[in-house]
Amino acid sequence: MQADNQASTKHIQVGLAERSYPIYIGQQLLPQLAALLPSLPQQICIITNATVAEHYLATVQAALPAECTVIVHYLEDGEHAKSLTSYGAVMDALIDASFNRDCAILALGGGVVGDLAGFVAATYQRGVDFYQIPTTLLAQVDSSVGGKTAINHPGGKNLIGAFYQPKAVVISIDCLNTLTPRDFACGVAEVIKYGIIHDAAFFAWLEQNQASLAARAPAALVHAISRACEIKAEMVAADEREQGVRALLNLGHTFGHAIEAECYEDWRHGEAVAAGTVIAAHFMQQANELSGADYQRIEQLLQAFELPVRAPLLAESRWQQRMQRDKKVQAGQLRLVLPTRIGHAELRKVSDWPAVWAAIAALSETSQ
Ligand SMILES: NC(=O)c1ccc[n+]([C@@H]2O[C@H](COP(=O)([O-])OP(=O)(O)OC[C@H]3O[C@@H](n4cnc5c(N)ncnc54)[C@H](O)[C@@H]3O)[C@@H](O)[C@H]2O)c1
Ligand SMILES: O=C(O)C(=O)C[C@@H](O)[C@H](O)[C@H](O)COP(=O)(O)O
Ligand SMILES: [Zn+2]
Repeated sequence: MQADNQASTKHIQVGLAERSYPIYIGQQLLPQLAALLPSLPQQICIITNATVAEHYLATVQAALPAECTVIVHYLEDGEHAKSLTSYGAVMDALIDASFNRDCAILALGGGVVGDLAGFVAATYQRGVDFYQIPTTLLAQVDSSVGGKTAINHPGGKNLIGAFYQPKAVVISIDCLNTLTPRDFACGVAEVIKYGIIHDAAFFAWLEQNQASLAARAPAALVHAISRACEIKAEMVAADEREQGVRALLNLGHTFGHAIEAECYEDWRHGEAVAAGTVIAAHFMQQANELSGADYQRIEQLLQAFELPVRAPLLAESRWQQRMQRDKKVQAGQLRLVLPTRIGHAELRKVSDWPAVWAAIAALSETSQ
């Protein structure tokens, strides 16, 4: 991972040998797409949704080289769009348009658009070029980087997918001006995650700069997004296919994905991750492996951004069934990402279900 702060546009490189790629972070980058992405092919499919298109599609289309053939495919807005049905519809559109193997898929939107578009790119004609233009904070700090592409199955989150890296990621922070407060907070949940698992100084910076980040001040945004992308780039470069350190990026997700799968559309991903993170922290505090002070700081920082710190009330059997579908489960055994202090977390095998259930129950909505 290298960072270049000399120009006003930051450039972080995800180091994956011949598949290395740049992340560009700055202001008003959409009009500069052609210069930032000089290798765009002749056939381009933009995957987006109506909410995002209303604000940004015309700028992106105007920025693409005039000689390109551009088709636009609209997904429905919402987590339900990460489905086999939507995936099939994009495939139909690409085939109907006679797009070849040298086409490119351009994801313009949040994590839903990016995850599905990436899976389309990974599988259309066994793989075509893919570019990420993330427009939510969550997508800018997490989902657009690292190549986890996926769609959901009624059985659970992200159960169908592939590791498939983009050719480049273009993060234009002005896109965040139109994001709702709720979706902005969802991105902050994943930003806080990086502080907990890897960088105590970054966590402290977030505590100290809550107000400017919540106000979406450009300098605070650039710092938070850049640091998040640097940490993610480093972990992905070290462990692209999640055999080791990359699993730490899953803090709170075993709980969070269970919440999302049970309550699709009511809970956003970032909200479920926030509640799941607090459960993981509580589990460790109860085991005397995380200090009460650190637990309080984690809960308070999430609350400061108006993120939920209590899980919905679900039956124990629903939790157990959903958590058993987590992709980190090995030989039927749960593996959870657990913080031992702010700045450090570990992936642990956990066989003591009653202790896990006690943490969930203590932090479910009725116990507030
Ligand atoms: N691949 C990964 O590594 C990874 C990482 C984290 C999350 N995810 C996935 O990402 C998804 C969540 O992503 P998300 O939080 O971006 O949700 P999302 O894509 O549903 O976007 C949230 C909402 O914001 C709208 N929106 C997007 N950009 C906007 C803008 N600039 N202005 C106004 N509205 C805008 C969307 O239309 C949507 O209504 C989940 O499916 C999650 O599993 C993947
Ligand atoms: O990039 C990763 O690795 C992550 O785990 C990032 C997570 O924030 C993200 O939600 C990811 O999609 C979860 O992956 P999954 O393997 O648990 O489905
Ligand atoms: Zn996530």
